[in-house]
Amino acid sequence: MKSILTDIEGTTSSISFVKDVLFPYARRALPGFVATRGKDPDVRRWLDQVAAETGGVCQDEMIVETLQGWIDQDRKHTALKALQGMMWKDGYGQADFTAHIYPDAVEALRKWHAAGHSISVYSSGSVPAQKLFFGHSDAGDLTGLVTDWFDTEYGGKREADSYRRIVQALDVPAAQVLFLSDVVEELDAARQAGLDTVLVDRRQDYPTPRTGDATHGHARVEDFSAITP
Ligand SMILES: CSCCC(=O)C(=O)COP(=O)(O)O
Ligand SMILES: [Mg+2]
Repeated sequence: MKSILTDIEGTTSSISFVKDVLFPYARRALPGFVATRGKDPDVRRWLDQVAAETGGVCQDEMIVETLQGWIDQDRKHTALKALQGMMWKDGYGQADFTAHIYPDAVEALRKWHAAGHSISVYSSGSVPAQKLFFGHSDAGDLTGLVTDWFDTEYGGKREADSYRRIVQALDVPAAQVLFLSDVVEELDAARQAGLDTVLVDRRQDYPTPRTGDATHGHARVEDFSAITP
């Protein structure tokens, strides 16, 4: 029985929701968030990490500007991702938005869960952000479908060792895990670690189909209905 490991942005959910709703929300919220929560140790530890890594950026205003720049560049930095998750908590809590999830993904995840497949998530978004995302999705609370959550604390998504660590945590043979992603470099890394892979190539997110050499030899589908784990 295959274990499913899925990416979020571009795979279960649209890239546009993340780029056009979540990221701008966090960008706008950052100055007020740092001003009001900056002394909270759970927040401070990440701000201090940003300051240390950017050498000389020590005033909170400068840290905010650095983080806003990282949002604009779509940096997958663990500190940024942790802070974004904390800010999105308010947005979900106030019902400012719900998280986009493709209906075909909801249907497949429900079907696979009912059939006994274990389902895990691996995203650059922090684990708390992933839980908020699935907990406040367009289709309601889907957290009950997911047994394990992995973020960049396990390593970058384009590094084979990250998948080796995840498989160890799942305690199943690598070949028993099916990784779903919209990014071929992530699939390459997962395949290198021995996982089975599927490229999710959605027209809404990628107007030009990625076929032939562009798939890097990974199985390719246009939505979850075509996946048979
Ligand atoms: C689950 S939080 C929102 C997504 C996010 O911040 C992100 O960077 C998405 O990266 P992914 O690895 O899911 O493509
Ligand atoms: Mg993705």
